[in-house]
Amino acid sequence: MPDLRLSSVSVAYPGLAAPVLDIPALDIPAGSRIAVTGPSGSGKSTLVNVLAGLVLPRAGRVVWDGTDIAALSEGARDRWRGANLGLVMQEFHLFPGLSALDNVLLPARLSRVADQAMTTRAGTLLDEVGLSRPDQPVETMSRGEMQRVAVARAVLRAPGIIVADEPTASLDPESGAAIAGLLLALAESSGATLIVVSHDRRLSARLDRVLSLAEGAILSDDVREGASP
Ligand SMILES: Nc1ncnc2c1ncn2[C@@H]1O[C@H](COP(=O)(O)OP(=O)(O)OP(=O)(O)O)[C@@H](O)[C@H]1O
Repeated sequence: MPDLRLSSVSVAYPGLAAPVLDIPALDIPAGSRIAVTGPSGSGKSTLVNVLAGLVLPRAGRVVWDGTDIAALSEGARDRWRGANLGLVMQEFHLFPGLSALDNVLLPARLSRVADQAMTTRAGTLLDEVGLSRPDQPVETMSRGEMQRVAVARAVLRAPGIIVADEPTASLDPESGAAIAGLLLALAESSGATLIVVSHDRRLSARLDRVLSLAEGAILSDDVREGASP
């Protein structure tokens, strides 16, 4: 399972004087379960996009298990992401016209790694996230249902890293707690590193470490007593 080490990471956008993210150093040992919190605009999504290789820092290193993903070619970064990362983004990036099941399987099919066992697992995951109609086209689903499809898709290949940006935002408290529990259980069973952006205090209370951002910087980094490193 991969360790993460960020060093001297800075993200800036044209026209903005200050960087939107400025992280001198951050280590996340493999298997950590970490919440990222902070007010709107503090850089949470930028941080997870950098960790996922979707946004490149203007300076610094983003090293997962010895590989600086910021230095990879775009194709190599895409392959690294497919093999290692389960992503649940704020926009779910589901494909209209395809069923829930086909959406869950699509990335694995595009990477030519989908087999019968994976199809069976996709059905089981949809059941676990509380969706009983795997054949339902995603464009007919509520936002909360789409969010659950996105979670099932992210964890299909049992990735070593799960990154979720507000994975419970569209859900009622009960469904949110169920999805949080599922993410935690899946991360625990596979030993995956789990990084969750959330305003949901009940969700961050279930994680081992809470990183708070403010204005693109780390304001506090609290490891809970008794949490494994
Ligand atoms: N493509 C972009 N171009 C210019 N500025 C950007 C871009 N993307 C993000 N920003 C700015 O970067 C800052 C951090 O944004 P980010 O989305 O990371 O915050 P956040 O903490 O995730 O906020 P929220 O909780 O509202 O989702 C914001 O000030 C935002 O306006």
